[in-house]
Amino acid sequence: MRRLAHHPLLEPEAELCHSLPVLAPTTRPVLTVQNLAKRFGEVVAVADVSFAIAAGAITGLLGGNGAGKTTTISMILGLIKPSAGSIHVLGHDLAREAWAVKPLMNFSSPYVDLPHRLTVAENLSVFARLYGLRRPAQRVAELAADLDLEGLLARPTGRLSAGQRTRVALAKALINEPQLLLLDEPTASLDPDTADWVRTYLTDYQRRTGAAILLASHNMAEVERLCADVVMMQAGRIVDHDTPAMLLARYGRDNLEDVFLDIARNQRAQGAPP
Ligand SMILES: Nc1ncnc2c1ncn2[C@@H]1O[C@H](COP(=O)(O)OP(=O)(O)OP(=O)(O)O)[C@@H](O)[C@H]1O
Repeated sequence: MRRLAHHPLLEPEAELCHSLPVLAPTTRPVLTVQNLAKRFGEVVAVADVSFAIAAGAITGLLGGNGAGKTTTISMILGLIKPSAGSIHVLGHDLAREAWAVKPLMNFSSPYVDLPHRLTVAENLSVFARLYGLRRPAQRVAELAADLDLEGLLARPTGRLSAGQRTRVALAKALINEPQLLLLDEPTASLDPDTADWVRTYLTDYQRRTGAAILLASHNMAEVERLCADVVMMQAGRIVDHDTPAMLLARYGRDNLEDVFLDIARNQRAQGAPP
């Protein structure tokens, strides 16, 4: 992977994340997705999807099974080539400058496993080196302390519980202190107390670093708590996009779960995108 000189963790004099200032949300888009589309043969997985996420904001990506969330995230990660449209991260076009974009982002998904036979420390060290960090051991130790992984570092990753694996996946996702973080079900398999702790951690991380986060979740209470705005997808298209408060008001509901059900049952609100 080519190095990106201006990423803070890649600089020789880099200060690790504890020293980064708290940043207020700004309007500077970290991620801009324009007219994104993906076809798999006859299947239109994603059609004409456009949205942006500002620095310091968390956007929820919601939709029922098969709505196109994973395909959208996979295109943003550069794992799947779009059929049409563009993706820019901090002004870099993913299609033409992937080498500049990839060090700026990271992801976690319960559906992507880390190698089972490697210990937690080995797995995190591999990713620290892949991202070209100057002080990989220091970063692994810092994340282990932050995410309460110190007792697990010497354990083979495949022998961890689902909840422990979720925390390791989160550590891997934060290893390069990404400015764009893509999270698929980040609290799946966590007990309520640990899930709550992870949500607080993510909010602190986003405030401290000014990172933009795209969060795909089926947990509506989580989305309501964390997200500044919510993109609702259905059959590959955005069917609504607004703040949680505006969505609740528009659909006349008092929780996002009911808004989600209205959308799933095609009871589109007045003023929602066509
Ligand atoms: N590789 C593929 N080949 C063919 N069709 C695909 C492929 N990947 C996804 N699809 C189809 O694209 C559509 C969107 O799938 P996607 O996985 O993006 O949905 P999702 O919103 O993530 O759903 P879920 O919540 O069930 O994970 C579905 O109809 C799916 O069957």
